[in-house]
Amino acid sequence: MDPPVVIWEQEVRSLLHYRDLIPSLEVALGKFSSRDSAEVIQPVRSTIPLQKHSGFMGLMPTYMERDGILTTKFVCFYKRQEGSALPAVQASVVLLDPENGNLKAVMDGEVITATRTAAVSAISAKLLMRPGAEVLAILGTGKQAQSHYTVFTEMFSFKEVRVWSRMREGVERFIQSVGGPVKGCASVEEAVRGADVIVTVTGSTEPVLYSQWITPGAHVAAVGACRPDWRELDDVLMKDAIVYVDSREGAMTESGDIILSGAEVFAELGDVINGSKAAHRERTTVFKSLGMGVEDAVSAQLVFDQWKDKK
Ligand SMILES: NC(=O)C1=CN([C@@H]2O[C@H](COP(=O)(O)OP(=O)(O)OC[C@H]3O[C@@H](n4cnc5c(N)ncnc54)[C@H](O)[C@@H]3O)[C@@H](O)[C@H]2O)C=CC1
Ligand SMILES: O=C([O-])C1=[NH+]CCC1
Repeated sequence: MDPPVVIWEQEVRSLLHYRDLIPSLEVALGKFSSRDSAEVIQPVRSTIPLQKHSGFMGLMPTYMERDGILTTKFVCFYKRQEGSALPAVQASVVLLDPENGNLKAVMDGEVITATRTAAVSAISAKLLMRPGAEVLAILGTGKQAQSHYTVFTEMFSFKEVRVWSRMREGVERFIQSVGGPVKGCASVEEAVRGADVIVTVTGSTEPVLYSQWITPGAHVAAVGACRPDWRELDDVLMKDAIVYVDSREGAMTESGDIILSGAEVFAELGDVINGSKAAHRERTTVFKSLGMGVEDAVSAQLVFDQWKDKK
């Protein structure tokens, strides 16, 4: 058996491309929602608190029998003070051979996490935003904001992209770093008024996005607030919108926006992909993302396959 390889940040970045990842993720989301254990076995993330450090470690094992993919991601995520130089999310992915259980690769999981999360949000927008969407608003200016800017501007032709952060410097840094057109906004309201698609990628634990500012028919990809007592969206928005999730079980266990608002989950993205639930593009829609192991699994397999081809 070959010894395991280590594939780290820059190399993962050079091997993982949205053009390959998005179709693989669409197939994987559909397989997950079919609840066929020969396709995907993926329990809800098991999470332990790192109380002393205001953080959590999540363990995300996944087995895709038909695809021969066995992985686990270890992800640590923290409630950071705004402006902290420490990363909010750190992750590693291990890829194993399901036949023997031997380790094939250890990979940097930060690039995988940033890339696959943005790709899944883009899939939600592709399925749920109204036709002719022109304005994208991004709330937050960290790692996820960057990856979401990249994939949303690659996949769609927005006429205007707006960004907001509570910290002015965050907005300025973001504008400098993305190398494309983007308008900095001084308030959430300014960023989201009239926006067709809104991405929330903040470290907030309280609502930042309120229904009263949103144009009916907008699509919201809500990516932060991944704990049962954390929020990004207000109750009215959660109750009025048609709510889609990545995993129903995950949402009922981990999403404060769903649990605390009492909002009803209409469907998983995979149900829409499989054609078993409708895409209500004409209504205000929320995609509540929590992140799934199956997304990391297909990403890691793509990275490993590309790495082998280049060897
Ligand atoms: N759904 C998913 O699959 C994933 C979700 N996440 C979550 O996405 C969020 C963003 O992650 P990263 O971009 O990696 O973090 P980051 O630390 O790089 O960026 C966080 C952004 O939120 C802002 N922020 C922090 N506290 C805030 C507050 N109280 N109110 C408003 N803005 C605030 C910061 O200024 C920064 O712009 C986090 O909540 C993280 O846990 C991260 C990875 C995957
Ligand atoms: O899926 C994921 O990797 C995460 N979800 C919340 C924080 C990290």
